[in-house]
Amino acid sequence: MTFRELNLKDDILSAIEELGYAQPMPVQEKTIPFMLEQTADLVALAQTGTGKTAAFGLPVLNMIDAGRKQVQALVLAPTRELCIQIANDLKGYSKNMRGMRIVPVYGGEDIRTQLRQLDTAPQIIVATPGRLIDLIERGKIELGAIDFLVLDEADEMLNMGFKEDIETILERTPETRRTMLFSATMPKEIANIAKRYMKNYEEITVGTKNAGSENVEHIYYVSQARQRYLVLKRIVDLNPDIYGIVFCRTRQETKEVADKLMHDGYNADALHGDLSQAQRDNVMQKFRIRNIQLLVATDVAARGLDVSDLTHVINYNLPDDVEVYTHRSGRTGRANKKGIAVSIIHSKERFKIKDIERMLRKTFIQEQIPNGLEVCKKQLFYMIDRMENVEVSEEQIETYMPQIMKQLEYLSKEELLKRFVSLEFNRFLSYYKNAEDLNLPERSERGERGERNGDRNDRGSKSGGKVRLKMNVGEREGIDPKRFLGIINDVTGDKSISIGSIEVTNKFTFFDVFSDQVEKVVMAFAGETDYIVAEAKGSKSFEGGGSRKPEYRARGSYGGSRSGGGYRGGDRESRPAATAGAGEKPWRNRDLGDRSSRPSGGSDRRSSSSYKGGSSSYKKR
Ligand SMILES: Nc1ncnc2c1ncn2[C@@H]1O[C@H](COP(=O)(O)OP(=O)(O)OP(=O)(O)O)[C@@H](O)[C@H]1O
Repeated sequence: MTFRELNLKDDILSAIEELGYAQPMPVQEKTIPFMLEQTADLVALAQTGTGKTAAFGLPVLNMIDAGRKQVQALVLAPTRELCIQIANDLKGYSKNMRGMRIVPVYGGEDIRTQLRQLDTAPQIIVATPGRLIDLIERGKIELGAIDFLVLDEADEMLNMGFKEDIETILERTPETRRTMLFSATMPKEIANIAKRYMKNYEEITVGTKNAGSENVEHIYYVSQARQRYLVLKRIVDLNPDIYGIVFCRTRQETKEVADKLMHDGYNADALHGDLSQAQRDNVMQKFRIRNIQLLVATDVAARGLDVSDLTHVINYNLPDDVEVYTHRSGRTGRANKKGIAVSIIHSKERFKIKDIERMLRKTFIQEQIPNGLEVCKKQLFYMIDRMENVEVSEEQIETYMPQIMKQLEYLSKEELLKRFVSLEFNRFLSYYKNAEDLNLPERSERGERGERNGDRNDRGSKSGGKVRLKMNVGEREGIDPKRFLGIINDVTGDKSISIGSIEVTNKFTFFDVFSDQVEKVVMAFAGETDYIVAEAKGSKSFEGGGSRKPEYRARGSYGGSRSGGGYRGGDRESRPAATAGAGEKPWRNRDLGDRSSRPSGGSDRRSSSSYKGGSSSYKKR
């Protein structure tokens, strides 16, 4: 289907073509004809990042009369950031429509600026509820001629205590208006709003109700709660190209984590409600242009944000509500791109992962927290990668070349490389030299699960209808969850087998299988000589293979190394003091990621194996 077939006006079609929208996304395909052809209200539910803004924006723009200087459509959204984002999107879609004016009004900004913009007689207002009421009471906004009312992220507006405000606003709009409600999740409150404020409404659901984005894979790390911050740093260091949001529960925690990250030299900043509007705008602006690599945010501040190409969403803490998890993880994997949602949990939170898995209908993969060596390797190859691809400004460097050549002529190529690499890499190595293992000790982890099931004799082997199995290969054979799932696939050839949480230790891989599928798995491996699978009995030694001893034959299927992304430069760690001379060579700092002038993203971001490589295919077997 094309946008043209949806009967949109030419000046809208030309604008979306310029924006690069080749064809409508599924929610748009359904809502646009409905809005243009029917008269009922609408509740539209679609996964995060699937184009809901255009799904209401395009038909509303299509139906508004740009020649009529009255407010004809009102979009309500919970936060200022979202208001600005939606207004900008609508301005983009209507940029070829003469006379169409869209004005965002939200709290925290000097009201006079907004009053001036309102003087331009907009047809569409995008507003946060509080400021809108203020402007209505001042007689600056009149909603009596509204034809369309859109409630975006309505559940969040309710969570934020805007219920009364919304009701006041609704009372100011005519009965004849058409109301549209858009959300990624359908909590009870949304259903209640729909019942209460909508007359005859159609519910359009794209995908599975309440499901998470198809494009996001979910992984989690288990550690002690007090080591959360160290785990976060490891994750970030393992993904030198990371560009993401770190979600915290409270403003205070958001500030603390952002401060620590900044102190440790990461390109991070905080976004939360205690900041002034100017500060929030500034942070968002820097984040959007990738001057900030990690945005540490509260749920409220980051709700609905559409920032392109985020690689990761990190849950520093798991949220209490599954819906909140959906909205958080949906900041990545948008507009058909892939993304990774990472959660840092402690062992008693495994049940929450199960709840979220059930609700999202997704399998989460448990990964081992990388050790210092893995991080160093990743960073090293990231740096090598960058070195290989860096653009050399021949003209600039030419002047110095004779002198450089002369000074270094006694060094072999190998020596030279070693020295250049060490220049930045030494700091990393020294930081991670004695880095502790942040994973929970294997025994205590499995022990806790066994105890929860009241199954002390068979600790860790069964968990809620699932059986814990064990395979005789682990990290030392180059196994990671992705390779492991590959082996399961190859050997069983049966996609109906679901694999639950996977733990790869040095020698073994532990994994959960539903009890009624255990036999299938064990039997499939019975004829294998390289892999032995048996029920995990809680002992570290391999017991399931009867008289067979595990055989660790190297096989092409699991040999090889984990290729690493790379090295961001000397600013990644809890920064050891800069090495002598760093300040004298600004080109080096810039190229390898100086804190103040980090080439984060933008021009310097290249696709790196770091986040795509390790895990992109874990989710689906
Ligand atoms: N037809 C299309 N083709 C390509 N990209 C599109 C299309 N429609 C929307 N997009 C882009 O997809 C991204 C996500 O859209 P949008 O922000 O509307 O998602 P959403 O469904 O409202 O997400 P959330 O529930 O998280 O708020 C935006 O960057 C938007 O520009």
